[in-house]
Amino acid sequence: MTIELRVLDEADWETWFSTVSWAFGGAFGSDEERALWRSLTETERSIGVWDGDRVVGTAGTFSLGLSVPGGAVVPAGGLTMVGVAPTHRRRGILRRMMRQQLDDVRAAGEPLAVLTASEPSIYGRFGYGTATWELSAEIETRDVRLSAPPGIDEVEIRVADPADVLDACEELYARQVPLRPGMLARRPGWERAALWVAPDVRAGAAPQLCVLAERDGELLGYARYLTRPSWQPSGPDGTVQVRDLQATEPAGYAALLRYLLDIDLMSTVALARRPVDEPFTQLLSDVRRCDLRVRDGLYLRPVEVGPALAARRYATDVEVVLEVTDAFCPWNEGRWRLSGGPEGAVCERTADPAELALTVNEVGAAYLGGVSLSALAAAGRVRELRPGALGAAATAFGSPVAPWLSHGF
Ligand SMILES: CC(=O)SCCNC(=O)CCNC(=O)[C@H](O)C(C)(C)COP(=O)(O)OP(=O)(O)OC[C@H]1O[C@@H](n2cnc3c(N)ncnc32)[C@H](O)[C@@H]1OP(=O)(O)O
Repeated sequence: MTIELRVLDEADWETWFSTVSWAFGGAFGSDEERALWRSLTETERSIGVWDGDRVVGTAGTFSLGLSVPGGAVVPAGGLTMVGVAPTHRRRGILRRMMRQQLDDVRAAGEPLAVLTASEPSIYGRFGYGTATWELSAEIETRDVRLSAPPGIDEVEIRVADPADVLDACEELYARQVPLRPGMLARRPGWERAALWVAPDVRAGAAPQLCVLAERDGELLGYARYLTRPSWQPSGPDGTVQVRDLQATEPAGYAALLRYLLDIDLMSTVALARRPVDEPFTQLLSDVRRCDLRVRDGLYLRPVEVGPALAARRYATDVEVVLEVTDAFCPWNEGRWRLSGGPEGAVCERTADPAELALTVNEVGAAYLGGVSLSALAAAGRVRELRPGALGAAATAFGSPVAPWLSHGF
């Protein structure tokens, strides 16, 4: 039996995707979903692992642009559709695909690799760190009050078919990308993924709608949502499921939230995958009625440590020598001098004594400014070798807004 790893041929896509679906327990079954993923797959960046005429391993890479602190959009290889056939697990197929994929990302000149994980325990061994965290909430609407910020009553609310207002929403989304690290610049075609609602989410719900917040014809924000009615002996108990929410200013945000909280016959507003600094936590009278939960979001791996650290900006001036360990991509190993600040950064190899020691996983976790180097040090994952180096670097790496991956891939 020969296991062979090959670049995906367009003609093999259906067979290849059947293995993706199988590996994910039969998900992605509908024709509509297959068509969506087919249109987005970059076949020349996708890997199929073959055992004879069967595809037993799959991995794709998307050519993404990731917003980083300071507002630059940095090329990033987005790992996706990773699967190994249940018949072929735990024989090193994933490891082989990860080797190939990270070499490909490096050859493409992308300093970063990113992914969202089906299970958090898989990707640390390949150098990924958890770079963003996300909030979910189930707001019990009858038990909370909204503090309306000034200007909310000048905002007009309009509800539309999401497809009819897509261009305006995409334009607003694009303006948000440089303002928040972790957001993805949407490439052509990805707006279809933004509108996509999986069949299991659609079941029992009304069609997705888009609510727009406008003032004098200017779009201030939008939310896409579904309503899921439910009738209980005690009365109506429906849920509003918010799929996306973007706003450029507080009055627009609060007007959207007020609309969503006030929909008749609904008692819960459910939000998932939101930034951890989402404004509703500051606007509602009782956060304990919101069932807040935090979980891991985007995993990030610096593929080229020097260019990656030079691509972002820093909250304060920083001058630090990092000693980086990287078993899976050894070209990153060694000492790097980072000289950075709010205007830009340089990161080059140095023979100077190290001031902080960490693995590439910690560089990835801290990269977007959402995980503090101090918190990593408290967990024993960063070592301070020069007193004072940790506090200064932790402040410089921080981001004033929480990094957030706004949609999956
Ligand atoms: C970015 C994404 O697409 S995330 C989606 C990932 N895919 C899935 O979850 C689909 C279901 N699962 C699978 O298809 C497979 O089990 C995979 C892809 C997770 C693993 O594939 P395998 O070929 O079995 O992994 P492989 O044998 O190369 O193992 C590599 C290492 O990862 C570890 N590992 C593999 N799967 C898991 C897991 N689910 N949880 C924790 N560790 C794991 C192995 O123990 C091994 O560890 P080692 O480095 O200490 O030896």
